[in-house]
Amino acid sequence: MLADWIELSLGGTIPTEREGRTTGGRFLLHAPGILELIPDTAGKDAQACVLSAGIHGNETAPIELLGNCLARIEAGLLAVGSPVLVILGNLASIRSGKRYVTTNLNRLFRRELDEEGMEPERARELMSAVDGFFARHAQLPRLHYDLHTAIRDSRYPRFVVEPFGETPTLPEQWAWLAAADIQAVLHQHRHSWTFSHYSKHYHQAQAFTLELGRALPFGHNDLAALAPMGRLLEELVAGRKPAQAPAVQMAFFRVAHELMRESESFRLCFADDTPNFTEFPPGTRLAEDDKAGPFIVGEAPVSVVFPNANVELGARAALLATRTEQPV
Ligand SMILES: O=C(O)CCC(=O)N[C@@H](CCC(=O)O)C(=O)O
Ligand SMILES: [Zn+2]
Repeated sequence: MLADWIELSLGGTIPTEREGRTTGGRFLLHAPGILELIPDTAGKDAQACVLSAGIHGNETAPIELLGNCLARIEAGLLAVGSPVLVILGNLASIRSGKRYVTTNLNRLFRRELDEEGMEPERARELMSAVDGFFARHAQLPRLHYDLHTAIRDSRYPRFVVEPFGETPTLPEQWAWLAAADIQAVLHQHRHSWTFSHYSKHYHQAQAFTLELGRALPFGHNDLAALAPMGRLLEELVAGRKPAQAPAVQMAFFRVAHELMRESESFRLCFADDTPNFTEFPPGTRLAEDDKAGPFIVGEAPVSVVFPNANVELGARAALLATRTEQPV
């Protein structure tokens, strides 16, 4: 069943087996696209792990990566040693290969959410699934990796966004991420109501949004480049201590400013295919908006991340980051 779970979930089939045995433990299907793995005996380094993918429907590599992991469990090659909540975020948008159907799911993870519609309903379902999971495994350290891919190329093809929050990131996280071949870290400067921020803010989890290359359709992803990340996910599932590498091999950035789309007229003044982390010198005009006016780079150069002029009105159109020497 585990090996077919993603296909069944995307096909809209509700599996007849809602729970069952698997290598090292058992599985439970909580709801469409929400699967829990429970070890018979937790490993020495077990953590309560939330591994999510497909929060944006066109970001398929992380779904394939999780699919490989589940297939290895089913084949008896990997034993479950940590409780793991596996989540396929936006099933309807994965089916249609679109980032979202009506609104960006990854801006809706807050408890006071009052919006209605498919994505807000799904955000509520996912928040409640995460709340229940962390409550059931309250004795273990908490971790959430929300796996994504980016719209455009990047000077650092694999990077993580560290959500803003009170809970400090443990040094071991940097060492694990470096060993998983993550090349850069972007520290958020304020609350962002993303899925990883939810787990950090409300559950004090170690949590990140991971950007694992460029968004491509199913079957077109270079999973070889993600082999070290695949190993990290497997070590977490197995409840083993992950491999470590020096954090200094990653480049650290912090967000200095968010460009928001305030009117229909908003436009970015650089090419659409500009790679993430491209640096612009002081004085560069980066954006124009009839309501907000132009945005011109101030005294320090900035690196642009996630530029997208076509976001909803009032939404983030780019992050502007500056390099820091080490973790913020
Ligand atoms: O490539 C892009 O422009 C977007 C990629 C993406 O979906 N990124 C996440 C980052 C979430 C975060 O800030 O933690 C997003 O925009 O939701
Ligand atoms: Zn995404």
